[in-house]
Amino acid sequence: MSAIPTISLHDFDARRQVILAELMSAATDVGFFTLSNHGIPQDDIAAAFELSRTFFALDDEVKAKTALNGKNAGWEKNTQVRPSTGTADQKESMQLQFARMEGLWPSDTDVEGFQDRASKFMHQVQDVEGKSFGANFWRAGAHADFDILTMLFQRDGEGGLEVCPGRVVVDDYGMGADWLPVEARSDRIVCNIGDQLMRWSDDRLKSTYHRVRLPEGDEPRGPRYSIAFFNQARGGVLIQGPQKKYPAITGAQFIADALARNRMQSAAIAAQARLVDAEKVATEVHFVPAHLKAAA
Ligand SMILES: O=C(O)CCC(=O)C(=O)O
Ligand SMILES: [Fe+2]
Repeated sequence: MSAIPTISLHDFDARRQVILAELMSAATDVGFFTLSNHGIPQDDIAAAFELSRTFFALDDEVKAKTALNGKNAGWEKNTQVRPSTGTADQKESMQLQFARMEGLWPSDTDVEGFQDRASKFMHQVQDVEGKSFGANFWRAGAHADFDILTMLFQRDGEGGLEVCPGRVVVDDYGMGADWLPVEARSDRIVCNIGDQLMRWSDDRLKSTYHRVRLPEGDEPRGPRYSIAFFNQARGGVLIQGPQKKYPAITGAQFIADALARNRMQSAAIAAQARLVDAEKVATEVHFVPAHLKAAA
């Protein structure tokens, strides 16, 4: 395989069967694909990136008012440790959800209309569905996503996302040697199958390892923004494939197990690499900031 397939959603109603066949083929062979003609206006995507830029430009103390709450919502910076590196990703993120966001929306004083603007874009997506660092630093270290389907928006030319096809079973940590670049284009939505859907399909649909590398050679050293929409199974839903290859598991238990496995693997690899601070970092990945501890 030499490229990530692109699937066009134009004339959706008339082409439903063709699109379905293309999606099945991409999801079983590669686990990654990009969507073109997806119907979200380019201006709305640009507006979402502008909102993102406005938020991340705030001082860390301001962003920390809505810090990660231990439930996958809120702001974090340099805290995500991947089992493949044992070192914190060099990035910050703002994780938004449709529910359970009490106290986690930036205020209108800090970013005018943040909640309305972000929610509008989340619904639109739902409607479709620096510096020189050492060798062990990644914008995002190699990992597979825990969810059903991830939909990722990138900006033109802000590359570095790479995919490694070839995972065999959902609990297999093996990675191949060949990494395929995913072109950074603002008019495409990058989609990848996550672990929940891999398990739900008895490993037929592939959740693949992917990573974001730092700029190399002559590539621009500026910031890279991306917006990821993680579709997870509802907490109470039972996940089991038609062939019953794996026992049934609830969506919530699947995520809890995946997070626990991630922490164990991160700590193990960090110990192995003798990165003295990394184990400490690994145990603090899902930190609860002091000001939210009382409420948690
Ligand atoms: O930064 C990116 O574009 C990808 C991040 C990613 O793979 C993730 O957060 O799961
Ligand atoms: Fe990911």
